[in-house]
Amino acid sequence: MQLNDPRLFRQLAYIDGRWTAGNSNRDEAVLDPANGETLGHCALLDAEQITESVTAAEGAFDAWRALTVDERGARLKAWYRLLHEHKEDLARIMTLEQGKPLHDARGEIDYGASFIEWFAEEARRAYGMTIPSHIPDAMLGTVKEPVGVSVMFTPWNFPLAMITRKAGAALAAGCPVIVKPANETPFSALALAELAERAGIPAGVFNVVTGDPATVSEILCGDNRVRSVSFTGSTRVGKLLIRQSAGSVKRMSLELGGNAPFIVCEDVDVDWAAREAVAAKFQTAGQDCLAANRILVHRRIYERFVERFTAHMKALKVGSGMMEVDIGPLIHTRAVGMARELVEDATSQGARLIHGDQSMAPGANFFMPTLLADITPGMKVFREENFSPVAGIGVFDSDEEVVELANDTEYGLAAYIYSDDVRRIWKMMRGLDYGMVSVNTLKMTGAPIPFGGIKQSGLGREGGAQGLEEYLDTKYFCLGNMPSPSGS
Ligand SMILES: NC(=O)c1ccc[n+]([C@@H]2O[C@H](COP(=O)([O-])OP(=O)(O)OC[C@H]3O[C@@H](n4cnc5c(N)ncnc54)[C@H](O)[C@@H]3O)[C@@H](O)[C@H]2O)c1
Ligand SMILES: N[C@@H](CC=O)C(=O)O
Repeated sequence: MQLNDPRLFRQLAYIDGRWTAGNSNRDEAVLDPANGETLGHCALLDAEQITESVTAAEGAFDAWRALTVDERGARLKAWYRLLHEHKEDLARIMTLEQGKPLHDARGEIDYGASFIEWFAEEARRAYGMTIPSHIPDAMLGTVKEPVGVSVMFTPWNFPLAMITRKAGAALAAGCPVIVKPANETPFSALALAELAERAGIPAGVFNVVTGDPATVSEILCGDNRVRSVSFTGSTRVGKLLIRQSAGSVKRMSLELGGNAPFIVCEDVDVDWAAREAVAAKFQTAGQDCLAANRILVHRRIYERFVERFTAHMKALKVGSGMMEVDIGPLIHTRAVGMARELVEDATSQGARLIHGDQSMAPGANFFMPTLLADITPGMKVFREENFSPVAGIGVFDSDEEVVELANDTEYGLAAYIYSDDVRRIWKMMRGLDYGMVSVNTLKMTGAPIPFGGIKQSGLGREGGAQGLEEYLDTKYFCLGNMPSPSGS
């Protein structure tokens, strides 16, 4: 891999400050999704090595938590600056392993770095409280304590920001971290470890383990010393991690699948809303938990919306993320098969295939942007998180009907409303069973906001003051026999 700083391309795991090969040199190839070529290899650690990462993190905990919040913050800010200094290399690594266009990868480095800086600051406000006492001559209150060794399983669609959103909070709170990146995209995580070391984050505090996901999760979730598990990925795997962690009752933070409705009311500028919907649908080639999964449009503007949506999506350029494109490859060929299935299922049930000629795809992992109109709740494209560049548009007649349609899913991550009517917006926003509702804008995320879902989209929040709380325990204290001139 051609980088300005070749030491950022690491192929070994990082445990206790040491670059670690798999025992017997076991490893696995990592492929460039744009062309199927091998980019490098990552170590397949065995059970003993994965357990060593917990021992290392546990060993580093006391010294890390004992630092002042400013001392931890100084190291985190050095890490943040290094991410910016090496942005071009990090973006190149990300595009090569994930496939997203280089300009999107650069955006993710900025986004990912912002969590580190933000939590370095926010940890200063991890306040406890005093409580007016109901017990004579007692002093009551709370202090915050770091939860302890924190494990993070992160996905391939955002190989860097999903790590920093979790690890920034945990490290700032005083917790040591073990990251298990997706096997498809380990190199961004390992580059982060290289930069963490340069930033002065001590050995054992930030570890990256690589290996078979099922083995790693079984060991880490089953280890009593691990006190918190955070995961971003599918609801199926999230449920598995809950089951694996139940025996030791760990803190769980889960950012799982979504099935985002994108509601377009009849009072908006149709062309603008269609442009926004195209951007909301095709970000990260549709492989995004915030992607507009079901675009629901009022009947009065429906046909015009479909026409404008088609016009805007036709302008999207598809190709290798290293070129000037809007949409890169999907992560693997299996994902292409899943996209094809969605289209077949919907058209067999009466959806109109408006656009999407797969003979134009520039490679085996590419799927051309596709539009299905007239989607209905019985279709997979309506019910499942589709994670592909297949857009589905359906029609509605009233505000009540669209809220009911939008809520008819086990998911509850993000929803979009496009309307000019403030009362209608307020009523819909309150009625939507989602953790996040974005009104007349696509841009809703960022370090200061509580990102997360309800129902089967997850548990807990990432980012914001709430994101720090995920890594803090509240300890109540009662100091008895403390006479004072005031009663409580
Ligand atoms: N919410 C998100 O950001 C997000 C990210 C990635 C994938 N997904 C979901 O995953 C679906 C398709 O992706 P996939 O085929 O890679 O899905 P998957 O469920 O097989 O895997 C998702 C991720 O979980 C990891 N994983 C798998 N088994 C694991 C285990 N036992 N322990 C720990 N981690 C494990 C994988 O390494 C991968 O990174 C999508 O439809 C989407 O719902 C969601
Ligand atoms: N797009 C999300 C990540 C989920 O896929 C984000 O903005 O954080």
